[in-house]
Amino acid sequence: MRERLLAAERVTAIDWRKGTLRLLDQRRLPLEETWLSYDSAAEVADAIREMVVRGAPAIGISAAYGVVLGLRARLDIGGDWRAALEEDFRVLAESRPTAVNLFWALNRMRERLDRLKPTDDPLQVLEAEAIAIHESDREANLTMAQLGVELIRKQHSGPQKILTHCNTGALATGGFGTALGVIRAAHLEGLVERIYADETRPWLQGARLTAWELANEGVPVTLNADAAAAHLMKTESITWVIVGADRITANGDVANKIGTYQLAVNAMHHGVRFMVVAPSSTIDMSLESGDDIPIEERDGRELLEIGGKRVAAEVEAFNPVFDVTPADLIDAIVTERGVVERPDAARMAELMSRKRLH
Ligand SMILES: CSC[C@@H](O)[C@@H](O)C(=O)COP(=O)(O)O
Repeated sequence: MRERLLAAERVTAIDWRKGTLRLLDQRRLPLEETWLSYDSAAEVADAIREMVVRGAPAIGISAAYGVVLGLRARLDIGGDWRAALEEDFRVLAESRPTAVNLFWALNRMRERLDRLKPTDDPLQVLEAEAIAIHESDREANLTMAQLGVELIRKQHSGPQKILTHCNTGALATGGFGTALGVIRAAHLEGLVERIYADETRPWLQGARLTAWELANEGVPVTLNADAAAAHLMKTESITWVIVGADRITANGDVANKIGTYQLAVNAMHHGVRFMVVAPSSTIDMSLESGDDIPIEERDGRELLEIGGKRVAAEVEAFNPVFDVTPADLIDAIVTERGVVERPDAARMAELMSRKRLH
């Protein structure tokens, strides 16, 4: 299946070439395909904050390249470049709080920096580390896609109706996706009758990005309002909800795009299976439960306005952009280390003791 999956890979959102970082501006998709170039860590941090690039793994990969850009600038200036680089780590770490992949990638870059030998070329070594982070995410996507398909096959043989939320595809990762990677692979294996894509208010990642990625590849996809999900589960014989994650804690709780929690509650009520797909860079074993995850709250104007124009009454808005699904509502967490069914603390610890499967 690996070869067929690789052949189906088309979209990419992060392009590192000859020391230049280019990001596909996801705020403009699908109407415009605009690539923006970045020269500094601070610019990359802004791109993450402003959602030019989004999706947990893509944020981590971009931050790693951000460190490389920062290092190059600090080396050019000379002096105590290591101390100066701390500012770049700080600015990148403050770009968005919830997706742990950001901090995971920054830690990996820092650890590599700490292991430099006096004879090493720092720029060459850190660039190689950022590329390795990017490449390993791509590999993880391939492994998870295969494991996710096996999981669907264990329950169902023919084409299924599957619901997904937000965007977890090529635009959100270094490969072709986490949840959307499983969905793509399931389509190639004849296991998809139709994908229902939640529009995902207020940034419309489902309407703009997921629908675009799937339609481009000929996967049958129908867009629905977020509020239609329970009705769809009741009336359309949906068998799976498949979503990604921004942070998974030691007990198996999952932070993901706002609206995921209500999908899990509804899935449980309707007997629909609930699969979370995420690389182990999304797992934060330092946090005991989802209660400890910092949930990003964005500007209320994202709800009060549409296209920069006020549409809401003169009230204040509450705009948390992630929520936490408790582990006991989750049937399976699929990672590149393997699958955990009915996650709990012991099973998560056992998963993290396994090696990556690629
Ligand atoms: C493979 S992406 C997994 C998650 O990052 C995704 O589901 C999500 O919530 C993205 O949120 P976003 O605010 O668009 O960065």
